[in-house]
Amino acid sequence: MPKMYVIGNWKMHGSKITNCRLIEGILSKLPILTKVDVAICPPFPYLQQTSDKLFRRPILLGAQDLSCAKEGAYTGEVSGDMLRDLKTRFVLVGHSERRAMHNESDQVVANKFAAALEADLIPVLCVGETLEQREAGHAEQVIAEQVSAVINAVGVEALSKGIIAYEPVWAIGSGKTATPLQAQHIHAFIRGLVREHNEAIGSDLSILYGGSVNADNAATLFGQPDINGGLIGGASLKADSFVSICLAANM
Ligand SMILES: O=C[C@H](O)COP(=O)(O)O
Repeated sequence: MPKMYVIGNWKMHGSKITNCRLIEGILSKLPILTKVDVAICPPFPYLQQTSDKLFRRPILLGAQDLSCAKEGAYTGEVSGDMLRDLKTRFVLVGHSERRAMHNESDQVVANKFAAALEADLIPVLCVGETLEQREAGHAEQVIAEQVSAVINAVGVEALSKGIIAYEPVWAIGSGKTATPLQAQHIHAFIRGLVREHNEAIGSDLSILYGGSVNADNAATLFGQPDINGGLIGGASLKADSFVSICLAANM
């Protein structure tokens, strides 16, 4: 049975003062959840602050990216070992904003997935199609290529140590959430693809949905059989909405 997760991706938002308020707000409102693991991914400069504030609290720490390399002359890069050093547990790889703005190819994303596992982090592999690709009828093909690149690079056993997040690019930050049926269709497609490699791994893999999830639509999305929680952007920046989404995943 796939595990449920709610992961907040703060993207490039926050400051020491606002992070402090947000984390304290979430911690004060979030009850102990039995069915879902919750994590937040602040920007790199605030990982230490967030790590300190989450120490022995029921929210895990994530990061938004990592380097393919382990160590060396890579100016501006952050390694998986450095993230682990700060008690990070999850790391996003292949978010569409990085694929688009930093030209991250499927191969680079696969290398980052491998680097995350090597550092004992849980990679959250983000996949999803653009509106143009969807309208051209290529959504499944694009997603199959993104998932297969990782399976080909690391193997399906290694994929099972991570999480997949389906984020249709057209739904990110747009307020246009995929309908529960649209999301479920792609989630079932991804699960089927992984099942072709290994039935048990496909059945157990957690597949999160991301793209304009909010307190109002979370429960319906998470109620779909192949949606195992969410990767939350804008709604993770407000304690009330983030906590409501976590509660919806715990139902
Ligand atoms: O990583 C999070 C996703 O990009 C979703 O962002 P959003 O909830 O603001 O649409």
